[in-house]
Amino acid sequence: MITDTIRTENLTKLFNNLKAVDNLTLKVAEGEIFGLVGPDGAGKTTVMRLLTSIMEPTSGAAWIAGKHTVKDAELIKEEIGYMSQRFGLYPDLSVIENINFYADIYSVPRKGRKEKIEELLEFSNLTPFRKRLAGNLSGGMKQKLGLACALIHTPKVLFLDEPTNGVDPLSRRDFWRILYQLLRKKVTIFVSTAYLDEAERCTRIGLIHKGKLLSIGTPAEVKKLMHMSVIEIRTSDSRKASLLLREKLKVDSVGLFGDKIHIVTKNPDTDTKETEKILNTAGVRITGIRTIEPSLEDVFVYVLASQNE
Ligand SMILES: Nc1ncnc2c1ncn2[C@@H]1O[C@H](COP(=O)(O)OP(=O)(O)OP(=O)(O)O)[C@@H](O)[C@H]1O
Repeated sequence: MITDTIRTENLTKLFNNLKAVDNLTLKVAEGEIFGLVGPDGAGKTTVMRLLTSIMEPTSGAAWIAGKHTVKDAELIKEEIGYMSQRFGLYPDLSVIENINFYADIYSVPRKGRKEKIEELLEFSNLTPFRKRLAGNLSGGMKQKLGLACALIHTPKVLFLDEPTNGVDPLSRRDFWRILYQLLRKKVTIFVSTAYLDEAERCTRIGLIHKGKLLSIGTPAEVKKLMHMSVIEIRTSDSRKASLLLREKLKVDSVGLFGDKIHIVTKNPDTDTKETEKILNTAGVRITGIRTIEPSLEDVFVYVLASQNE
């Protein structure tokens, strides 16, 4: 029988009256990289804590590799690696000493440990820095060391809570290249992120807001769920133009992305004409206008805006 590596059923966590996680039901299959995507305070960390048996749910249940997160909590700890947002690295210990420290915590047998550490150093491109103190590593290298530590006991499921938060784009790309290598080894990855370019790299994503799962599917499926088009406009004054369009155009959302304005609409033809009229009348020069496929960012701005109404 094939069991889902991660399964939750109506998982709910209350903090007093606040529903941090609200009836979450989802499945993640072996070898998937599932992204939990949402803004700050959406409930991502709480979901991670529930799935890693650190916290018990108020109601509902979750299973990791068929094991119940409350009843089988001890067994689950052997199956998973967890890199939390405040993953503890010891700044006064070297790279290799940090990994060894986690090997002790996870009771990794002495026999074969050296080889495992070498493999992880190689895998995370940290071999040349093995003797460097963790406190002297760059942000991106610290994250990679955190990942190596979380992998020392060869877990089947890896939980990563916003692993690349505040890390530069090049290091983020490097980090994701490492995650893909793990997928090839059949590790299942559950990652939370607020970066939408990272969400695009997941096999499936779940959009979470105020503890609720708003949509779930491949990034392409989630984009299609919107059933909307996006008009992209470039103008001589994007701030003025976006304010004007927000005021005068009756559409679902007007967003500013750098120097481009994105209008989410069901009627791209009519709204393109209307946009041209509004901006021409106000003396704002249009340098480009076209209808494009919505990006994940468009979907997010749209879905979150409609939730806050
Ligand atoms: N131990 C706690 N006690 C009370 N409230 C909590 C606790 N942990 C989280 N919360 C609240 O639950 C909600 C969800 O928080 P959570 O940390 O899970 O969100 P998040 O999506 O991970 O956000 P962030 O990325 O900012 O950590 C927030 O409103 C938060 O204030």
